[in-house]
Amino acid sequence: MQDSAAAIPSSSFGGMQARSAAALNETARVAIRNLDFYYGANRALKGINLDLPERQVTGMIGPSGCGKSTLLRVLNRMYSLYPGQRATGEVILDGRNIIDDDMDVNELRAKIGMVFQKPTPFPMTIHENIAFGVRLHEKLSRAQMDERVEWALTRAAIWGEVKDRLNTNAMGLSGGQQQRLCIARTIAVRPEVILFDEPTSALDPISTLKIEELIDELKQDFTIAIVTHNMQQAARCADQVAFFYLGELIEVAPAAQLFTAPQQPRTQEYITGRFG
Ligand SMILES: Nc1ncnc2c1ncn2[C@@H]1O[C@H](COP(=O)(O)OP(=O)(O)OP(=O)(O)O)[C@@H](O)[C@H]1O
Repeated sequence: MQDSAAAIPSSSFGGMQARSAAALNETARVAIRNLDFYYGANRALKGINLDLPERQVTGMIGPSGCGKSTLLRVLNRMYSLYPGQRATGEVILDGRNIIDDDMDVNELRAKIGMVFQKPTPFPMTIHENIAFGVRLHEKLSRAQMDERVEWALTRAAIWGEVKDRLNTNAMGLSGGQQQRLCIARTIAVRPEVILFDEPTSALDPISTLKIEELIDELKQDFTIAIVTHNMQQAARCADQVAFFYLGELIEVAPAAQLFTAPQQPRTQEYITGRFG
């Protein structure tokens, strides 16, 4: 069931308390221009133009099937594995169009990390869960790796809970801890951008709150996009919110504006629960 934005108190706009609307015009870390995406003949994204402002959280909302997850899959080139799926247009990161064929996908994934809906730790130790991905991109000494592991787990607000059991299997952690471990794993390679695809939908309210607080912390260092079905979560976490419908970006605005004074009738209908 969709929750209605009408129920969101104005004090809930977490992202906007920290940053003014004007600040949203800061540098775009990722600039998406005229992006189309096709699953075979099905055009799932239509002419998307959207900036992900540096060190801010962009919330992506919209009814099921509107293309939110597809957009995240484009941003880290997940679709490249599937013949018949293709993107056209531009997604500019550090001056490069990342959907160009000659973009090195491994290099890209070190720059744009992804956290999935369901926590997906590897069936190995907590330490190895973090070290594994780092080793793919960097050669570190043992001491440097230990330092990196501690840094990532600390940034993901789970170090205190796991520091005495780094060599135990990560599958023994709770769901919420597993998700924070996955966030640590993503952070450990020091990406520029982190994509969250409904990161709390499998978690209880307390674990959800911890992840939301963590996202708020992480935006000091990373540019963040979060897909969520929970509009209150978007209001709490996001600086700007993008509303998608049937593969189109209908409206993007500072969170407080989008939820209280949307410019487009379809956004208004969606956030007041009249469809979706
Ligand atoms: N693997 C696929 N093959 C063909 N079509 C797909 C595939 N995955 C998604 N689609 C289609 O692309 C469109 C966008 O789907 P997408 O999963 O991006 O939506 P979404 O907004 O993330 O939905 P939800 O909120 O339910 O996760 C839908 O029409 C969907 O049916």
